[in-house]
Amino acid sequence: MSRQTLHIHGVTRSFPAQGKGAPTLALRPTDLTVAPGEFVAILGPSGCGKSTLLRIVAGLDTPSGGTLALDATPIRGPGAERGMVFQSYTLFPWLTVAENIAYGLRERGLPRAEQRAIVARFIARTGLAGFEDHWPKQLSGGMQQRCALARALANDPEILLLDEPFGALDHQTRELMQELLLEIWQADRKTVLFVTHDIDEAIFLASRVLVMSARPGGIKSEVVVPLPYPREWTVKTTVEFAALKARLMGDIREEVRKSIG
Ligand SMILES: Nc1ncnc2c1ncn2[C@@H]1O[C@H](COP(=O)(O)OP(=O)(O)OP(=O)(O)O)[C@@H](O)[C@H]1O
Repeated sequence: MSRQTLHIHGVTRSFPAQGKGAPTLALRPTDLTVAPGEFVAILGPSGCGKSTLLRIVAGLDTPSGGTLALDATPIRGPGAERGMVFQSYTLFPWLTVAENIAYGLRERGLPRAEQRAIVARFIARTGLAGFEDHWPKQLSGGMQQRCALARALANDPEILLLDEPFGALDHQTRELMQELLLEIWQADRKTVLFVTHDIDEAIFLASRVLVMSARPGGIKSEVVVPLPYPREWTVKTTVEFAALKARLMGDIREEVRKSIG
């Protein structure tokens, strides 16, 4: 069960100039607090700094200013308590499905029997039974992302950082993946930060949706999603869902327009 609160204070990120160009201010001072067990979706126009923010929380990038902490412990690099899943398929091609899922467990030196038990549990939870010995290239896109999710979850992180994890999938597969993730989150209630371009996906999954402004990005607005859990796909057809969608669409359209000048 997640226990630590994520504190982001005044975090900024500026990328150095390339050649004669000016430096890119990707993220203006950003404050965000995420309580244990929250599911926070982040929406915003392309290039507004969503991935930058997520990578900083993951410890894969360093902020130019500001501080991040889990409770009182500063975040200064990657850590096992934060698991990340990216949009593009990032499985190790030289490892089988089971070996990919076991990767972090093996790195941490868990006994083989324990590794096998954990892998079996996440194979079952992500519907990959029968594919344990397949290579990533033998899997469909949806299966590869299920494996990436299983690999992240197997390490039992407190916080899951998901950067458009379903962005490359077809519509039907994407909807099934949303339901799978929701089912897992409803059972485990891990803290989730989820970057997406898809407003329906954000509302369906999240307990809170943040909208980022056009670059330099910052948090422009936030909407607490009052739809009760457990949620079924049919919630997407409700009046409440449509009202939330209309509000978020208004906010995002304004930012997209700014971002394309
Ligand atoms: N390593 C880097 N070096 C230079 N500029 C970068 C780097 N990474 C990101 N940027 C710039 O920072 C800005 C924010 O990028 P980021 O990838 O965080 O946006 P995003 O909101 O995730 O975009 P998208 O929705 O298109 O994935 C962009 O202008 C991008 O060009």
